[in-house]
Amino acid sequence: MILTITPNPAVDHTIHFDEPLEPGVVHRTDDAVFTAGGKGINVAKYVSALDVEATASGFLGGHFGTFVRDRLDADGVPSDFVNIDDHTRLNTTVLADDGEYKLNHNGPHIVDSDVDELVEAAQANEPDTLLVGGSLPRGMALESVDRLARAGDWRTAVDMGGKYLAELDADYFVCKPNRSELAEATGRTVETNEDAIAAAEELRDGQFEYVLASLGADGAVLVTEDEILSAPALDVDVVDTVGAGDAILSGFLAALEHGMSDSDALRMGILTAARVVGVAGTRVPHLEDVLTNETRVDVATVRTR
Ligand SMILES: O=P(O)(O)OC[C@@]1(O)O[C@H](CO)[C@@H](O)[C@@H]1O
Repeated sequence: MILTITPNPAVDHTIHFDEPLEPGVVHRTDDAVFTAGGKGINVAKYVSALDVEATASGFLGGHFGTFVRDRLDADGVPSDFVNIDDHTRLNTTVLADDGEYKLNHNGPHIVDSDVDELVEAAQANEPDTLLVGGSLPRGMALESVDRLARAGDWRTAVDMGGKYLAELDADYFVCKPNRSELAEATGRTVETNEDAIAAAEELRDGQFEYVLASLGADGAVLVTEDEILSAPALDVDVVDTVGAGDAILSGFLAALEHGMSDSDALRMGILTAARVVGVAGTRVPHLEDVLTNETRVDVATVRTR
């Protein structure tokens, strides 16, 4: 079972305009979607749709917290959140003619006893894999992530900003940086795929068993102890890219839970992301056939290590 921890969940509000945004203009539309979001919550939703048992945890408070909990219940995703006094945030994605704008609030304040409760909740769930995903709310120190990683007999995946990845201290199963997070975590310039591979290798050799780097339109790279694999992105119609990184990680984790190989896990990540970018916001697309999908993804061995 995968327990996902989202320290800073959000209601994801995705709103679409058929015109460019202009300052001083009131833009109006009927096209708005609200979903339960935050990186760990998205992974719980996507892996559940990929037939893997998952529970979503983290901190929730206020009306938006209630919305997130209710939406997960309605979608049949089990949850076990710690209630906090402050309010869960609302993050907005504006899809306009001139591009995709992502507006994230920093989120609530939490206190030390909230973290203690979260660690207890993780222990009570006894997962085999724990995933900590997304930013930290104010008042939660990075050491709390190491504490969660060390609090039980599970493997821990992290999907966090590059600065966080560089400072983590425990040993981790997998991290999923994007291009800018790789650069931030290693202090390297990451422009080409070769740069990304070099940075991912450096990061892996620090403390991660796998580094799964999501490279947007260039697909993804997986660095393991023995080899470096790469896979291109699929050529699909993109509604928005929100949740694409969470989807790559979800496909990867779900495949490993199903006993698949590293190469098939990378392929599943690419397939899942190709579906998620085709729906607005962090809605769960149709994923049932991804496990058996015949769609070709050319996973290549870049080299052995
Ligand atoms: O502010 P964070 O925690 O870094 O990211 C939060 C977030 O942007 O990430 C998800 C997509 O990956 C969204 O569901 C959510 O709004």
